[in-house]
Amino acid sequence: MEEKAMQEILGKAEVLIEALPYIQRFNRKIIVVKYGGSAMIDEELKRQVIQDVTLLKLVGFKPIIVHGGGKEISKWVGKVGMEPVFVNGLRKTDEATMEIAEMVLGKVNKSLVQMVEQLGVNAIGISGKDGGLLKVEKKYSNGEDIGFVGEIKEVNPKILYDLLEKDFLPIVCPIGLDDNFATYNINADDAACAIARAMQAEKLAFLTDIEGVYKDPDDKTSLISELPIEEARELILGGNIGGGMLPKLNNCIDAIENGVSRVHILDGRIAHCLLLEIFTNKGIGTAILGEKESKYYHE
Ligand SMILES: Nc1ncnc2c1ncn2[C@@H]1O[C@H](COP(=O)(O)OP(=O)(O)O)[C@@H](O)[C@H]1O
Ligand SMILES: CC(=O)N[C@@H](CCC(=O)OP(=O)(O)O)C(=O)O
Repeated sequence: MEEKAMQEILGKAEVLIEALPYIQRFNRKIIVVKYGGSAMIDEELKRQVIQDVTLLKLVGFKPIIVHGGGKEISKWVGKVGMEPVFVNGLRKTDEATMEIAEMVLGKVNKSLVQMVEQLGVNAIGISGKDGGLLKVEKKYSNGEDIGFVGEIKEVNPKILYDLLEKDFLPIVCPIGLDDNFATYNINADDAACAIARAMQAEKLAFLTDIEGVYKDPDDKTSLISELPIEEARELILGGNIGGGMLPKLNNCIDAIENGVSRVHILDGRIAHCLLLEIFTNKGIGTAILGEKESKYYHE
């Protein structure tokens, strides 16, 4: 064999060996992946995310996908001649919007199931309505009525444990029921965080549209690769975090404080970002660290 070809093959072996400690660490551990943003719109990125999660399943992890679909919902709201309205990052959800959101999220859910099935892994798509998974109460935004938006008050993860036990890959869309069994729209980050907490997941990864958390949102060189929660709180108080990153980072803090071991914000626009984060010792995006964790988490 030519020297160059030999080096190439050895390089591949090295990549697999580098993955070994991570495969051991996460064996049979629950990993919740929040999938949303641009990585959902671009078909090639979508295929790669699904490949990554399927691979995690096949090497012995227990991944759960919690997906959004905000951009797709807005597209369909527009198609019926309505205007999408957001209040502090949450969609104002009247009855008609709720109906569209549920239809669109259901369609997105089954398309993800289909893609996982195509790769030879059994997936089950459910919403928070199934098995009493997500119980909500009506959420207000600073006192403003924003319609059928749900605040999660209880998670019953039995259905997810049962699916994992039977070796299915669960795929969850963020819709829930209140005590009167009315349907509510839930922010997908909130749903992912609540599920990761309830199941004491080993890892919660948010795939989003940006590299990670910036110290200064206007300075693209200020990406933070490791962010202890106390510093995250300071950034929030200092007004450095805005838009959809604010609820996301609050969810990260909440997850770490409530028993999720590792929380990451990853750039869903990077091909195979999940695999790169989990299986290499470089680490990409922003890792949110608990108070006792080493600052040098990736070493
Ligand atoms: N300090 C910051 N670091 C990173 N992103 C920020 C920051 N402040 C505000 N943002 C905004 O938050 C957005 C991410 O939230 P969002 O668009 O809701 O993500 P998703 O749709 O994936 O849930 C970024 O695209 C960015 O515009
Ligand atoms: C209440 C609320 O805002 N619900 C979201 C649910 C989908 C979502 O969160 O999608 P992304 O993660 O892709 O943004 C919405 O209607 O857009």
